[in-house]
Amino acid sequence: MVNDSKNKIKTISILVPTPSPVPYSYALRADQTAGPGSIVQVPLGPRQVSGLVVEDLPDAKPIDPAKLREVTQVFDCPPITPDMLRFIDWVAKYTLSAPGMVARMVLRSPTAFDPEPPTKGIVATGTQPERLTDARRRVMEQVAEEPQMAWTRSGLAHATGVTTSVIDGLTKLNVFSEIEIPARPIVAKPDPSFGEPELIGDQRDVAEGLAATVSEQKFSVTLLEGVTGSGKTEVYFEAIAAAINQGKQVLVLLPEIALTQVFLERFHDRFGAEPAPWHSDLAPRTRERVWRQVTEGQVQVVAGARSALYLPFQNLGLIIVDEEHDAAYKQEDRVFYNARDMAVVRAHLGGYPVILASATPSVETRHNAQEGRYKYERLDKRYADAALPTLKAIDMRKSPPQRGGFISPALIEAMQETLERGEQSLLFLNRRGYAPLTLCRACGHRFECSNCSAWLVEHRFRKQLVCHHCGHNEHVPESCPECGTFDHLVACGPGIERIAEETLSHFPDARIIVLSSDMTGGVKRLRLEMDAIAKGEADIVIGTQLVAKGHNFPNMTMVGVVDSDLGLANGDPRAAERTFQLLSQVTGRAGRTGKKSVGLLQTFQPEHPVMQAIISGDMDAFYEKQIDERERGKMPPFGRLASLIISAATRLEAEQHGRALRGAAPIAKDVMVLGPAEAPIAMVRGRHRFRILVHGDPRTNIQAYLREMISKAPRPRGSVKVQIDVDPQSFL
Ligand SMILES: Nc1ncnc2c1ncn2[C@@H]1O[C@H](COP(=O)(O)OP(=O)(O)OP(=O)(O)O)[C@@H](O)[C@H]1O
Ligand SMILES: [Zn+2]
Repeated sequence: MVNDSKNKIKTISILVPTPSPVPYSYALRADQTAGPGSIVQVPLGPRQVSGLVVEDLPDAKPIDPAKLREVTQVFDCPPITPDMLRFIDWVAKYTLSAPGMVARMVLRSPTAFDPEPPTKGIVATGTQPERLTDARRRVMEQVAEEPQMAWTRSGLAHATGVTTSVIDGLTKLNVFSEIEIPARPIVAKPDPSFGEPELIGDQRDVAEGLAATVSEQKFSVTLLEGVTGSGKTEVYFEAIAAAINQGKQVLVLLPEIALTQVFLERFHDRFGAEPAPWHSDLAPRTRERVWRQVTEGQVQVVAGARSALYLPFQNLGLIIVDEEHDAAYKQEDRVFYNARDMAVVRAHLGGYPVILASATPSVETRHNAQEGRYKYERLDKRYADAALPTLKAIDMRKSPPQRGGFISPALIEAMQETLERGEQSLLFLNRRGYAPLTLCRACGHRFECSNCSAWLVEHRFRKQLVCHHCGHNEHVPESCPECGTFDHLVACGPGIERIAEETLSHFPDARIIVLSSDMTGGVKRLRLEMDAIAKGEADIVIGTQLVAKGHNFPNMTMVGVVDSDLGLANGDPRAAERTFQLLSQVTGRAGRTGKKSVGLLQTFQPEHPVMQAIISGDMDAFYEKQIDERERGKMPPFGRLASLIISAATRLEAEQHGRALRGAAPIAKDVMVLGPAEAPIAMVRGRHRFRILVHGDPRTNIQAYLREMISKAPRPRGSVKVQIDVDPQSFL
């Protein structure tokens, strides 16, 4: 910081939400105090924005503060910790994003930057009123029970069945004095000894290992791999207990909001209090309070979606990434990052352990564990001698469904038997709606989105055709918009609504629940439905991936996968891995309480290595093969990838800029540049898209390479936008 003694103001560096690669300089008045980590409000153009004070760049030239705009306000908020500031910087450099845009993810709760105002309350002074009415007596009796207790006026009035004017009267008589009650904690303190489980066999050893790792309080990564229902959650709770005992804060990352709800309850059973939740569905008021209490260190454990990684913890000592392989950890919007990888970075910078849990780890993580770079803990058996379901493929070529149907006779028979035993079945299909394609039988017209290169998905229940990319929707017309023929529109292929219809035709008396993110009523409704299923209030559950993860349905003994080949069709290099993970997870819902159970996979390619791996249960062989393939193809972790997504209002602009970028690619012997090629989804939300793929050696500094490429290329003009995705998950 540069001091200007004459004006008694100084220059400070502040990250503001702009694409600038460096912080902006502002002037701090003499009556203001702020240093690195302080959160401030500053003018930016005509607006006022939140900013984060950072260290000055080492080579920054001193600027006369008199020439700068002044900081409007310094918030009364604990400063962001130095390791968090380093984290912001690291994420920005790794993802090639502006540091101000990364800081923006931390500063998401502007209303929490100032402390929550205390509530006004009253407390008894010990003075007795001279004259006692009935109402007053009731109040005095209540207060006598706990004379030191602070009440709100309305709280005390309510508890004693009197009006607030009775309380006010007593306050005037000096019976009560007014005080300020500090803001209530959003969650109670978790108690590590509240509901200690009796761990068995391997569970105990693994839990002890994890607790010891946590106690070391230094950076390490542990892969906790365990088959579905082996007690991974139960075991990592012991790591959390160890961290709490050391007075540390803990972050548990979960891939799905729906999972967060279930998790909160389980955590409560173990620790006697819920962790603070964090996800996009939180009420704004709750969000603010969680943010504030995390930064004040009052909240000890947070369970949340990927954005929780950017919460400003004061004293973080452990991060757990549950279902670490899950694609939902990848954010593909503004700052492209994978929360699993960034969690490892954050733990590294802060010097504490991170635990990655999964029944089906990502190939990258599995490889790191096998190579000894990560600690490796395994739970190979299900809890309570529950056996994993017996898995079988149903060859759809040999056992085809009825005309117009999608469920093979073999699967219907299994559902019938399950129903007769009074147990539950789950039919899984990862496709919302009724049918993925609608066409006109007269002229062949297909219903496509006008903004995206995607078919419109029929949602029969809502009587709509919906684009799953941009949300565009229209009414299902009565006649074909192309040829005008009536009654000739046909639905092609199944979505879960259609599977529900077919199921109902076979089992008209069964209690059927359909679960997907389309359901109205949001997270609350979902939670109620899940509870209902767990209590046995449904015979057949039909669902998308929402039901695939993390839930315990004690009476579920049959899982049928309607289309096991679905994920294998696209050109994704991770298709095999993803299908394997999803199908293992789905079938893992069956037989969790020891009943005999079965998983049936409908497939047109039962000999496919992925189907074989799942059915044989030989995970090690599957990973070995996958790792081998990755190594031969120099794919991650044996190579580095980055995508450039070029989009524009017209196809020509996008393509031209893609070519220009390609032309600016530096020559390097360990880097290969592919493209520009039109993206598989060539248009999204009215923007035409091209992709460039940069492929390098494992040791390539891919960021430096990309930076050079971008600086040499012409700046994007007009409607052209370039997005950079380092370590891409999606190639669409
Ligand atoms: N030691 C134990 N004592 C009591 N219950 C246990 C114990 N271990 C596991 N369980 C129970 O077994 C079930 C499965 O455990 P848990 O959910 O922890 O497994 P998981 O490996 O996390 O499963 P998934 O990968 O499917 O999410 C849960 O209902 C859990 O409460
Ligand atoms: Zn669309």
